[in-house]
Amino acid sequence: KLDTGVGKSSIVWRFVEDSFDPNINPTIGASFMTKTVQYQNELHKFLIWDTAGQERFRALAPMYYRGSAAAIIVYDITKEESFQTLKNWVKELRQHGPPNIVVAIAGNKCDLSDAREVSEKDAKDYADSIHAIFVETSAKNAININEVFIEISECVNSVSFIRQTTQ
Ligand SMILES: Nc1nc2c(ncn2[C@@H]2O[C@H](COP(=O)(O)OP(=O)(O)OP(=O)(O)O)[C@@H](O)[C@H]2O)c(=O)[nH]1
Repeated sequence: KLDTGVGKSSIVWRFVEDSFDPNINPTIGASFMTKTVQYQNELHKFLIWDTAGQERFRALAPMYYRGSAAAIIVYDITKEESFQTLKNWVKELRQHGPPNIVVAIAGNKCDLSDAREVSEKDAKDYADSIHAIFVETSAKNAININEVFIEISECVNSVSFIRQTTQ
């Protein structure tokens, strides 16, 4: 149950609907949403699986990340243990995920910095060490939510570009 409640659904909800529900329910299984954004004269279409954090759904995760171009792994900056859980997800993705999957790490709930347990520098250093995108986000206050998706789409496009040119 360690990574439940870190704010995965809230991040997706903020991105797709630009709203925030403080009483949002835990995700059961997974939910699917899409969003198209215009960015520098290009349309970027995101097909998003929001997976459940509760341990009882853990075995389902591979179904969702297997065919994915990118994964956002979310922890809660006010819960050190959620950062440890994140490291396990990184290992799992490296072992069982698609080889070129773009990984982004989001330290969510940065509006609660008074209760911070994970330093931004430690998290950034870790993200750099695994070549992941890193941002601190707040789904509540709409901080860095669009930015993380845009950064991902830039990386995914450059990965597919490299793939095409090396084939
Ligand atoms: N203060 C604050 N609370 C947040 C933020 N994002 C989410 N929350 C709250 O944290 C709780 C859990 O949010 P969810 O979006 O359901 O988290 P989740 O990771 O999808 O949870 P599971 O579906 O159980 O894995 C809710 O009460 C949210 O309102 C944020 O940026 N700031």
